Amino acid sequence: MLQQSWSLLENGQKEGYKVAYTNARIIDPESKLDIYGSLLTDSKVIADFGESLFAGGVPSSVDEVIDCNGLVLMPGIVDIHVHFREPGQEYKETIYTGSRSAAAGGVTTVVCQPNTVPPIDSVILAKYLKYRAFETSHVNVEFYAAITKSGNKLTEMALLKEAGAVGFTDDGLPVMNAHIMRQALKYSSMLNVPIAQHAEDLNLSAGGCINEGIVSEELGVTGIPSVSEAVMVNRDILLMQDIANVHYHVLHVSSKDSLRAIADAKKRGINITCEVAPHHFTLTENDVREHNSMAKMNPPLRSEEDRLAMIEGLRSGIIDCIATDHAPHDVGSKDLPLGDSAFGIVGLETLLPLTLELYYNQNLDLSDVLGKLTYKPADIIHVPRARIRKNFVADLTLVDLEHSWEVDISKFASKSKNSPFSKRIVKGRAVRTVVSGKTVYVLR
Ligand SMILES: NC(=O)N[C@@H](CC(=O)O)C(=O)O
Ligand SMILES: [Zn+2]
Ligand SMILES: [Zn+2]
Repeated sequence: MLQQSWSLLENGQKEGYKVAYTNARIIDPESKLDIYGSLLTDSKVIADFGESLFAGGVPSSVDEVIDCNGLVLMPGIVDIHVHFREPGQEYKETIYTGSRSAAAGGVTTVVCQPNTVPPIDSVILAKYLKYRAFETSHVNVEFYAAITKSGNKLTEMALLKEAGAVGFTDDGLPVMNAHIMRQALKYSSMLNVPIAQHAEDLNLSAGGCINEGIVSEELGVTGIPSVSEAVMVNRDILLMQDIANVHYHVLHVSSKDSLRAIADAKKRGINITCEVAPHHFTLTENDVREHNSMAKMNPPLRSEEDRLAMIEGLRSGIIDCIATDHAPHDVGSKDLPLGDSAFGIVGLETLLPLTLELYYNQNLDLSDVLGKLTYKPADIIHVPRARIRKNFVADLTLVDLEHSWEVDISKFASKSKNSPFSKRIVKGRAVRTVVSGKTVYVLR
């Protein structure tokens, strides 16, 4: 029986604590490095790669030796879209439990979305979040601050960036007001941070609960047309195209029409990036028949054509990265009729195996796929992480690519268990997660 263990980041690593990782298959997606070798770290990577590193044996000055035989040593996974529900909805998740879930998934950095209760729309709340993260997190916590205060007034974006915000979003809701979105795009371009849009025209999606299509017809529920996402993406591309230095990021892209607009904008040199969640390249609206509200999220699971477009978008690079949209909900909010249940599913502890299915089953290049989880998301939020390179912070994930396992939601570290992947047989798992040289999770 495999045992999981965690340790908090806050007491950090004894200064200068040296760890040698030996016999590893080291993959650094950005440099396309893929070799068998060793690594020496303290809080940073001290010496990298090559059999020769410890040819003469591991020096006595090393405090710990981790034999990585048969395992892949990759940069720590960066998930730029999680909801940790603190402050205000701690019964669904906290930074403590969410960061345990992240560590168990091999994730070393998360970006928290600001739709907490109250939302992160002021400096005092941003500071509170950073304080709670310092006290209770197992992994690096970054955060987006809100773009608006309840949709109709811009937040103090410059002060919020100074307080640590890596970008701005009203996720959970779109910024419907085009004038406010245009202002936000202008300010963010001056602050050199992304605006991340939950792209949805609420006039088109009003009252919908799953994708408008054959299943919504069959179940007799109101649908969310995929055009509600693409209309907003197209509007925002028009708003941003004449703003210098702007960076607009599409959260949880789900429809082929959105991808077509994004591809065209990229071709025109517009600085638009996008992410896709694992459920949108793994499942479709048909899975709602079996999983009901466990397969309900916003944007909803779309058609097979949309799902295949997500896979091709990842293969072509139109989709920049993968992010979970980890959206924990308590049983009381989820175990309701489809129309009444909350939108959202957890994702941190299934992120890696579902992403690896792209390598195992869809023939995507392993290094490319791991890049969508590491340096690509890190670059979107401008944090200098997710490389295995000398002097880079030692955020590392050790992966057993051959480990087949059945998803058991009762074993999730997340406080919530709302996942449609329960009992799915998957392959690939994080067996050790390291943040700034300190092991925060081990699976033995
Ligand atoms: N994705 C979801 O279905 N729900 C998210 C909000 C969001 O990401 O839009 C949540 O906060 O629960
Ligand atoms: Zn959203
Ligand atoms: Zn979200």
